[in-house]
Amino acid sequence: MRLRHKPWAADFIKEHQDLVIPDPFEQKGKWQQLFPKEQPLGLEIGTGKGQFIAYMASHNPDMNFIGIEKAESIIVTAMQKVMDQGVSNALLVHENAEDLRDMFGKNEVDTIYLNFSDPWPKVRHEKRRLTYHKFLEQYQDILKEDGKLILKTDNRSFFEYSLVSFSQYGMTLEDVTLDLHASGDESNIMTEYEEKFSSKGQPIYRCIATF
Ligand SMILES: C[S@@+](CC[C@H](N)C(=O)[O-])C[C@H]1O[C@@H](n2cnc3c(N)ncnc32)[C@H](O)[C@@H]1O
Repeated sequence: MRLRHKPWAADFIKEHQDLVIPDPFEQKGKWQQLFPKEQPLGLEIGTGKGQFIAYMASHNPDMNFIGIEKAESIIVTAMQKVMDQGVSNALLVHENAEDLRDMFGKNEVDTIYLNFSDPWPKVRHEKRRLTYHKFLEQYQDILKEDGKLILKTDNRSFFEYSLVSFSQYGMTLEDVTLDLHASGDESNIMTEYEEKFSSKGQPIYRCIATF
């Protein structure tokens, strides 16, 4: 994603500490206290400009959502999208998701969403892929026993790599689709990247997996 410097972004984030949680590591094990209601928690890693989390929150008022985004100039757009939806069941975190166990307690999360994660195609960057086995260990710890990991991507190589990584880790692939938009799933909420790639005619791959 192209990063445009936004000199106002740091102040904007600081002014909205009710939305972008300033001390996310302090919230480990008690995220639910920050929401009006305790209800299943969805976590999106690499939220980007926030279309997915904003719409998921407005379409699923019986869930809470947290979006993590490391880029300052991008998270501000996600903030605006969440504010435009007027929802109170979505929060954002401005951090690099390295070890999620520092931020979330055991079994604290119900669903993890990996939407169009950076594919890191070079073999020497494998460890950075969000479906590398070291990340799967973290997801397993913070997810509830029946928690789901939902991956969507346009990148066939990254998708294949991820399916192999899930299988080698011993995960169960509950649903695999090679063309999500042709599958008739009307509950699907599109992300910015999903709109961009599907408008070019590219198929969207999705896998729902459990540990
Ligand atoms: C390719 S974009 C996809 C954005 C969005 N999910 C979508 O589908 O439109 C990936 C995003 O993930 C963010 N990102 C990548 N690795 C991250 C990490 N370790 N922690 C937090 N954000 C990350 C990037 O800054 C970027 O905004």
